[in-house]
Amino acid sequence: MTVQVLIHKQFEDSYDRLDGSIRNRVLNFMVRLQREPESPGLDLKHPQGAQSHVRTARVTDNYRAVLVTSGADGDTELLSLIAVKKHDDAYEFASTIRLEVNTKTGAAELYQPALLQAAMESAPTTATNSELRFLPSSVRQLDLERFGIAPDIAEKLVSVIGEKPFLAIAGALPDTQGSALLDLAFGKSPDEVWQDYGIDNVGPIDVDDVETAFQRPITRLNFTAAAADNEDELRAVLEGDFAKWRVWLHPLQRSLAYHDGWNGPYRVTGGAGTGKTVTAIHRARHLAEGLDSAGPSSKVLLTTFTRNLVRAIEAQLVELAGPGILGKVDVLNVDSLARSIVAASEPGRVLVQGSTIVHESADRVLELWRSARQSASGSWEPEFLADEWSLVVLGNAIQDEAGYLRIPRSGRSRRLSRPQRADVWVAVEQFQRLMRADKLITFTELAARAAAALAGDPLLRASFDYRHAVVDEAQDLHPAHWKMLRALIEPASDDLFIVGDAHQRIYGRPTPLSRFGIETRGRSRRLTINYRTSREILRWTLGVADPDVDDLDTESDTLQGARSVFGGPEPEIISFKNSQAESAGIAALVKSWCADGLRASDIAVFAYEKRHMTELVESLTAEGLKSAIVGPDTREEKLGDVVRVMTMHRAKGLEYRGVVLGRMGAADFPPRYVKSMTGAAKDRELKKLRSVLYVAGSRARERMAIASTGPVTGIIGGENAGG
Ligand SMILES: Nc1ncnc2c1ncn2[C@@H]1O[C@H](COP(=O)(O)OP(=O)(O)OP(=O)(O)O)[C@@H](O)[C@H]1O
Repeated sequence: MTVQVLIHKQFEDSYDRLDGSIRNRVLNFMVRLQREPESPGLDLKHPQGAQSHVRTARVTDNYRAVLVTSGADGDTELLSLIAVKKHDDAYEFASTIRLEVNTKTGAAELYQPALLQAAMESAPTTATNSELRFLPSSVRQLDLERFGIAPDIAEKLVSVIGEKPFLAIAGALPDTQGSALLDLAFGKSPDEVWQDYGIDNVGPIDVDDVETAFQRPITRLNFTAAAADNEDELRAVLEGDFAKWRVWLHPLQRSLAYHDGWNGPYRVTGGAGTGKTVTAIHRARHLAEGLDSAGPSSKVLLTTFTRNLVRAIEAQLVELAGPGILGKVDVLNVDSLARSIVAASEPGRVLVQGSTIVHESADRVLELWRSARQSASGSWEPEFLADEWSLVVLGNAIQDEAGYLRIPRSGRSRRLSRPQRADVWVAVEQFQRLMRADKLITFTELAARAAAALAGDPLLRASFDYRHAVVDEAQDLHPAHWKMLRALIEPASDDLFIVGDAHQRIYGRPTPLSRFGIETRGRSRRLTINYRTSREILRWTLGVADPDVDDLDTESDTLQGARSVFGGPEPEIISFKNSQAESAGIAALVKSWCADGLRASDIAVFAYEKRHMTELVESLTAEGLKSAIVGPDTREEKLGDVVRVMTMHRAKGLEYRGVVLGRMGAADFPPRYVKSMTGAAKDRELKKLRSVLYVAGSRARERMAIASTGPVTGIIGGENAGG
């Protein structure tokens, strides 16, 4: 008889609580269990009084493992590790757990009946002034029973009052029942949940047949193979920084990442922290594994907007799939990709080598627009011309006046007559001449050139040979990027997998994918479970998020149904008389968080404007805290154990246990340049500021503080704003 060791989802919590020396013994125990299951030293036995599936085994003289057996799969016995505890605690725990087969879904599930009973008994069912029934009225008892929740429990759940008692029951329910209940409570329809869990074709369910239940994919959402057969590999599985996301994907994340055969591009949206990047990384791995049939040199492109996130994503991909994966997946920033496509052609290489690449919002670029508009006869605002060039000309890869006169200017609010268009083109041409004379090229122009080069040269596309692209941070991509990606990846099944969140758009403009030949109708899903942020911080971020955003295509998106998987302290508001006192107050707070056990590297301080960075660092230094400013080229993950200080823009994609949003007083935020604006431009900028705040606040996992000089800015909404 051989043994396959599985790990139950809750095992990691018990492993994390063990000392280093015991952990080593646990790893050694797991290897022995796999290799020599009959060794008497393991002392594998059924403890008296426990359910028949339960076992304990010896890890050391003082520690025992608690396991469940699911019988044999052929001549292999499946043994699942549930916990490792001190000897007596292990026996006590072993007598409280039960393994059952769900009557409706067929999943093998673990739970502690006494805990469930206690949570049920203490949950109130009479509404008060402040607390109401937690489940939405649209969810009926039968909807809960459909997922195997027992009728008496379902009956109680539909009338439980208040969030805490409800979550206590959800947490004590057998595994898959608890998560299905939460999905329903936070707004998913029963059909959606059923589909997410992939429970089609369950077949007849025999509740005594645990062996068959363990073969069902739904069981493997909570019991997974250790996928390692020596101690080092096991340690990597259990102690890797990203262990949880590597192993325990939500069924919806899993079904998106591991699906085969979508008939075109797929789009995934979801608020901050809902595991979009994690899903994208799993997807890239899965697509890479299926590449063999696509030709010997075919690759997967995994691309993202923010330059300094690329290395971190690459490291996660390697952690998930091993270093060999980089032979099949290129992880690239979308602008670097544009640069290499342009440089792959002879004239392009000369252009790239001889030019400085700048952002289209750079001061020098605006200066050139001011000068270029003189050559037109109308009195065009430089900002209007800059947008027209970027969104219409580059966004449609237009090369000449005829092309510009023909193109429908979709998405532009101001109408232009034909003579007006011809006049704008005069300014555009002059601008382009001035840019060449200055040896400047913008990132967007580079992407547009890459798109045009690919469209005109099939061999260029073939030389890159990307069969699939996975696109992260899609909300910030420019139309020219989409044109380039569309031209780079030949339309085919599973060609593009796109993830993003328009609430976090802090660079681009709404860019409906379908306008760029990327049709995702009928192929899109929204992630709602927030794995990063506590419930309290999530509530705050939902208060500042812009409710009026797109779904990366032509419909609107929502954060409805967002839910976090854990709770913590409320965000704090700390206000001071002047900015020195505010800086000192922030430093004192950071110090107190360190005293509570957070490492310096677990903490970040953000402010909107660059000019505040140095003073924040100085105040941290005065408190004896080491810190570093994160700039555009900083490898953040390499900074070591220091407090991170950065602008809110720079915080995109990162996460910390504690976050301080500094300089949030009405005098500092919105910044002066926005206060001096008017009309539509100001509205647009304020919208962007909300997104920046949403991005910044949603970086916090457990603790958050909003620091201000004077009262907190009025732009912060949310229940907790203002104290
Ligand atoms: N299934 C999961 N189980 C546990 N943790 C997860 C899971 N999925 C994601 N996470 C964790 O949640 C956090 C957020 O994930 P990720 O960065 O993928 O979210 P995101 O949606 O891309 O966020 P953002 O849009 O804010 O950048 C990370 O710490 C990640 O490891």
